[in-house]
This record gives sequence, structure tokens and C-alpha cells, in this order.
Amino acid sequence: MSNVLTITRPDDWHLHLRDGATMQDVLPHTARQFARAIVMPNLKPPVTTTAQAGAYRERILAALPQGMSFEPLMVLYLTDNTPPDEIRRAKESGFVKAVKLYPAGATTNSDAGVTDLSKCYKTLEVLQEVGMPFLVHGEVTDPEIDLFDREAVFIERIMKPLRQAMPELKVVFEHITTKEAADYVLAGEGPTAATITAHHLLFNRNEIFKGGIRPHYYCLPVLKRETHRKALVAAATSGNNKFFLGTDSAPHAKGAKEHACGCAGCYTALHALELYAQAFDSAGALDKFEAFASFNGPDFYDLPRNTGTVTLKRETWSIPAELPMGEATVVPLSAGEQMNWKMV
Ligand SMILES: NC(=O)N[C@@H](CC(=O)O)C(=O)O
Ligand SMILES: [Zn+2]
Ligand SMILES: [Zn+2]
Repeated sequence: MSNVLTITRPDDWHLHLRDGATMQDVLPHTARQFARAIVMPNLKPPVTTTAQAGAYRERILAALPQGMSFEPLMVLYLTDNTPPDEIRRAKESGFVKAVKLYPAGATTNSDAGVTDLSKCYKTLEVLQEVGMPFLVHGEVTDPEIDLFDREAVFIERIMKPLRQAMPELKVVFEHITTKEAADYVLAGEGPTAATITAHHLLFNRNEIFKGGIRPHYYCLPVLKRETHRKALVAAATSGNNKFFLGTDSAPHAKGAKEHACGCAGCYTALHALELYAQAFDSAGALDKFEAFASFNGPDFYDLPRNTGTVTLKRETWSIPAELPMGEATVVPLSAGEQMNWKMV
């Protein structure tokens, strides 16, 4: 049993940094653990143009504490009206690395999202042509569909027709939560990859209701049954290069989570590597962690792998109860619980 784990410096391929004072407080956590991150564009208002992404990127770099190195990889928020030319501008910028699909109404700040993906095919054709990844929040919003089935139904209704229409489009199925999604990615229709969060590897849906309703375990797509968690662990630890690390760390103020209508999102930027190490360790697959955390993402995005390393060691510590965030506080996932790994 190894007590020290040294890996190439990893990246986070799905992150929410927000903006302003919130960003100021959460950014150092990510920059400590990761060299780069794909920064989600679901701000209010959303980041829909290359110009807005450039300005957001500058704000992120300005918020970075002295002496820390971190590269934000920017993403455009697709709307029904994103013109094909915007994709060309994004590609030419060099700093926009992907375009994101939020089905309208599917998740936090998705109101400006896409109402019907077929309206966007002209724009997606350019995305396919320039070879930029299309990142997908994969849940249907049809109120007839049970919340727990929204991802599986999305594969049939959206993913398969999209793949048919756009055989060469690079697609990242973000934060997958089901066996159906893992199997779809494994079946390998075209250049499709997936990110997997630490919380979906560690927990099943019982966690949300253990001893009472526990809002800090509520995220979208919502945690699923144990069979699905096991399928995600199998995919992440399989060594298959289509699966890579994306925390989906999504900070919401404590009061907005502990609320009659609490927000969706788990805050994991503080201890992401430790959470993932725990999941891989429990599966006896620490030897598969480096490729998942540090190689498969850049390889899929056609970016260089990082140089330098990070080290984790086996050590017990307690996750803090809450952390300052702007005018408020944020509660990290599994606050108060013990961790067995610690980043050095
Ligand atoms: N994952 C979440 O539960 N929430 C994310 C949005 C998202 O990634 O869907 C957020 O921005 O808060
Ligand atoms: Zn999402
Ligand atoms: Zn997200």
C-alpha cells in the first residue's frame, strides 16, 4: 500500500469560478490544486461572446494571488442565436477552448440556454470544422421525464441525433452520473469523452437523505443509485482515455443552499484532489489516477500536458465547516468529515 502519490500537475476540465468577490475567494483553492481549468460561462448574464470571454479571463487573472500560476480556459455559452461567425472569432482568440450547451431550464443560470438544439446546427457545423469541443450539460428538461431519468433520456433524444448530424464534432458529455452515459461514451460513437466529478464517484443518492435532507449533497445532475456510482467508478478507473477529471465545483453561498428552495451545486475546489484520490484508492486503482487527472483531458482538447508535479500523502485531516466567500460563506462538500489523503 503506497502512502505517497506524486502525479503530473492536473487540470480541472469543468469548474465554476463565478465572478467578483466570490471568485476572489474561490480561485486560490483551484489554483493551488490545478494548473488549468475549463471555466464555465453560466454567469449572470452569461458569457456568450468572445469579447465577454476575454474580459472575464482578464478578471480571473487579476484575481489570482501573487505568485500563483493558473491558466483559465474560456468557454462560450451557446444560445439559440449564437452566430456561426462567433465560433470563428472564438477559435481565432486562442483563449476560448470550448462551447457549452445548457438546455434552457436544466440547471443554474441556464435560462438563456438553448431551447431546441437543431436551431444551432449551422453554428455547430463551424465548431466541428474548427475542431473545438462542444461541452454538454446532458439532461432533458421535459417535465414529463422523471428527474432521475433526465440524463438517460438525453442520450436518446439529443446525443444520438447530434452525433448522426455531426460525425466529427468533439463532444464532452459533462459530469456524467449514470451507467447509461458511461456505456454511451464507452461505445465510442465518434469523438465523445466525458468528465466525472468526485462527488458522483464517492456518493449515491442516499447521501442526500441520510438522517434528514442534506442540501450540500444536492447538485445537478442529481446523485443516482449505487449501481450508477459503481459504473462511474469502473469507467474512471478503467484506464480508458475518454474519461477525465472535471470537479464541477459550484460555489453557492451557505444561505442559498440551506434554504426552502436550495441551489444545486457542490463546492469541491478546496479538496478536489483529495476526494478523487479517496475514490480511486477505495477502488484499488491509484495507479490509474494520473491519466484520469492529468493526461486524458489535455489529450482530448489537443493541449499540451502539464509539466511539474503535485504530491498527495496518506494523512487524516478534517474538512472545515465553512469558508469565507465574498460577503457570505461557502460550505465545502463533506464539511466536518475526515479525509485520508492530503495534498502536500
Ligand atoms: N452542477 C450544479 O449543480 N450546478 C452548477 C451548474 C451545472 O454544472 O449544471 C452551478 O453553476 O451551480
Ligand atoms: Zn451542468
Ligand atoms: Zn457545472
